[in-house]
Amino acid sequence: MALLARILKARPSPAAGRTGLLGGWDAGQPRLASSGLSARARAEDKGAGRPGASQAGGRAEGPRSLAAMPGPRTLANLVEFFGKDGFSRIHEIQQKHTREYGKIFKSHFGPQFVVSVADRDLVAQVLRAEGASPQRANMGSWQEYRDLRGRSTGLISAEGEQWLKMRSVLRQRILKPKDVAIFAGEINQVIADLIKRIYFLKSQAEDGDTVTNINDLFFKYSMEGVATILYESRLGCLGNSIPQLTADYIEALALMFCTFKTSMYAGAIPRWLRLLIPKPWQEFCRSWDGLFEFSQIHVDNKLRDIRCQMERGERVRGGLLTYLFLSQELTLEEIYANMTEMLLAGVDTTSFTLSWAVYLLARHPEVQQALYREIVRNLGERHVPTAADVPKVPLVRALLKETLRLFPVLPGNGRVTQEDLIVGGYLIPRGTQLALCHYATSYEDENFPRAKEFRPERWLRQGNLRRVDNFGSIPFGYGARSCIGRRIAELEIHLLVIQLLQHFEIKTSPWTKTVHAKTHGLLMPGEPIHVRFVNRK
Ligand code: HEM
Repeated sequence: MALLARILKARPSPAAGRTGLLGGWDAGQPRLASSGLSARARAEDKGAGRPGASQAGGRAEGPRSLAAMPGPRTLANLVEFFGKDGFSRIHEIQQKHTREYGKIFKSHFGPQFVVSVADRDLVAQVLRAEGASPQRANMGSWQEYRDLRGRSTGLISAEGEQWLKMRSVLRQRILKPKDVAIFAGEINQVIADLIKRIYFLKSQAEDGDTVTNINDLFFKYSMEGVATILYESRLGCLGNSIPQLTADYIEALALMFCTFKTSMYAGAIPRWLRLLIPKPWQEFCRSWDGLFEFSQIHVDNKLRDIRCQMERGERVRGGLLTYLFLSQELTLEEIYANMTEMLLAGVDTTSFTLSWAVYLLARHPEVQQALYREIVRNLGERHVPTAADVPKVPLVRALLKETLRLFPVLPGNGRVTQEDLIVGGYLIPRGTQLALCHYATSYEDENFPRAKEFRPERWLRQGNLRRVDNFGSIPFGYGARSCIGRRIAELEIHLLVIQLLQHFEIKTSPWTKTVHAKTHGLLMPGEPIHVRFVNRK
């Protein structure tokens, strides 16, 4: 292996600017290195051929400096993002820049400096070499909000020891498939409500089948599903009227994403300028207030229930939240923060993926038919699946992988280098923000033959061959800092797809348009998707 060399130790950590929900490729405010130089200045200052650096990509003359790295000009980039609304096309710009500048290139966003890596093997090398507590992005504005309100960081925003502690507590309960299998019963109850809701919506439709805006339907399902696991209680999202508290939360969540751009500007705007341009920062704080408040109410409700049970001398049993209370490994503030950040991370991600999966099934009846046949053959027409049933229908898993390859919710992920690295022949100084361009690598034919085509079967194991792994598509990230909710999301999606197909044949309707992806914080369907759910019997 070894495109990657560890060179210098124990240097102060500068970091690039604030980034999006989980890092990646946004504009923001740089943190200055203790040297007083920005990561960009430090990065470009460093000359080629640092003594002791190991060779990258077999080049004999030693690593090149970042000054030699190609990339779009700062002004062109600013015009692209701020003038031409590039923030809603981050995925396309990733591909465009990869075509124009190659698989590793640099970009400047004003003071911020980002090195983008759009090569499957280089991404693999960066991620495989990372240390015990990787840093995804500079979460400066998230931290600032938490300091302002006396709140704790959660798993997304925490770093170093604090992150390690919380990760090691949470990973014991939700990281492995067997840990989350116990939630299948609760998820199936939410699915039963969703299916009821679909029958209701169909009954309201002119043609008796079309459900308009499945995006909204799956948003409610995902919110109900993940909250059932996190708070051990139901929210009522799938009823005819949504409880006010939940409606308020949805508004705060929408604000977080709708004001995504402005909240990015909030990070990009120096503090002193907030007096003149206060709105972005105010909205950023307002949406966090709403998200924290919602979580706190649900956490407190559960805590009250548990106290009552204890007072009555009953044995307390429960899920994740109960475990967190009883084990006392996290403080109450840390529990609030983690519940808030996990809910934030677990709703839109799952719901966008479901919308795309159902859209793709409607557009590809032959795939849907194969999937349905496999379900009926291996599970039956009406058997309510458990987690143990999922491996019996490998095409369902393949569908999810292929959906996330074509529409990775996070089109790019991020890492801040914790050591000087040599990547693709360039010396990348410690503290540089890397953007790992999953969207671009997912659409490379050399990584996935006929990459533009929807072909779930590409993910099936052939005979005894080993697992089909591919760093070209890692929608849940990789390694110590990978998505901790992955198994929850998979369970919610696998169980739902099986039951949807047991009940309905999903078809396009005259209203089903070609839907394009748009990056709005996350990669999402650019418009509402309408499909027909035709009863199987
Ligand atoms: C289809 C659904 C989902 C996708 C595609 C997704 C994707 C991701 C990605 C790409 C990351 C960054 C990983 C990395 O940096 O290597 C991440 C992190 C994270 N995700 Fe997910 N996610 C999904 C669902 C969920 C759910 C349901 C939850 C919570 C129940 C969740 C909670 C988190 C958290 C807390 C982190 C931060 C982990 C850390 O920094 O230690 N995600 N997710």
